[in-house]
Amino acid sequence: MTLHVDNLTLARGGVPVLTGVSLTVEPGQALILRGPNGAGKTTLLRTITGLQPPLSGQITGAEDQIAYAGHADGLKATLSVRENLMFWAQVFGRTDITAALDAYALHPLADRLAGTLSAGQKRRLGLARLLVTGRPIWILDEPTVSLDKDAVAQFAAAVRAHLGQGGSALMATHIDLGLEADVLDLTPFRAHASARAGASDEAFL
Ligand SMILES: Nc1ncnc2c1ncn2[C@@H]1O[C@H](COP(=O)(O)OP(=O)(O)OP(=O)(O)O)[C@@H](O)[C@H]1O
Repeated sequence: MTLHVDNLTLARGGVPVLTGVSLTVEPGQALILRGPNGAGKTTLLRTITGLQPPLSGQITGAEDQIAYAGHADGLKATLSVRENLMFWAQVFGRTDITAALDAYALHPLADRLAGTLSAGQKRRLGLARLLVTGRPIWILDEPTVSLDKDAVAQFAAAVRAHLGQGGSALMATHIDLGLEADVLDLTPFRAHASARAGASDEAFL
């Protein structure tokens, strides 16, 4: 499934952040969003994922296709690593979590409560969730935060394998993952500075 974003204008707190963003992500393709802090990368990813509506523009190819890993890991602290993965697999009508445990070397942690994991271990589990969804389009917001060198390599390998199976990935990241990926700099699409001042959006604080 190809993801198309056409002429999107986005707001945060009711104030335009990006205008006129268009992009396409084909099966097998990774696209990396770049831009300085506050440019609107998270807002764009949230909008494509369906967590907030755009002000205008079209998104096609996203419905029931997306697995999203945002800033929060989305874990249940009182469930074990294995139970967390089983939970998410069941949400997506699946049962096999072996590949997810393998990809992020989670077998030794499988019976630990998620709430007792370190920040990097939680992030590994949060990313492993993507593998149990069976969804083809991964939307990833700063996926490597808290990861050590080995875990970054695990993540890059998981993305590479996903692309090799016809999946795709759209991600915001400031680091070089060594992936063959296209890059979209959002700087030219930033809304005019005067339009961005003074907003707040309590629903998302
Ligand atoms: N809850 C909110 N209410 C109002 N404005 C917000 C809210 N969250 C973010 N913003 C503003 O929206 C703009 C875009 O923020 P966004 O988080 O999308 O940027 P980003 O490119 O992901 O930044 P970073 O690289 O720091 O993660 C920024 O000006 C930010 O201050």
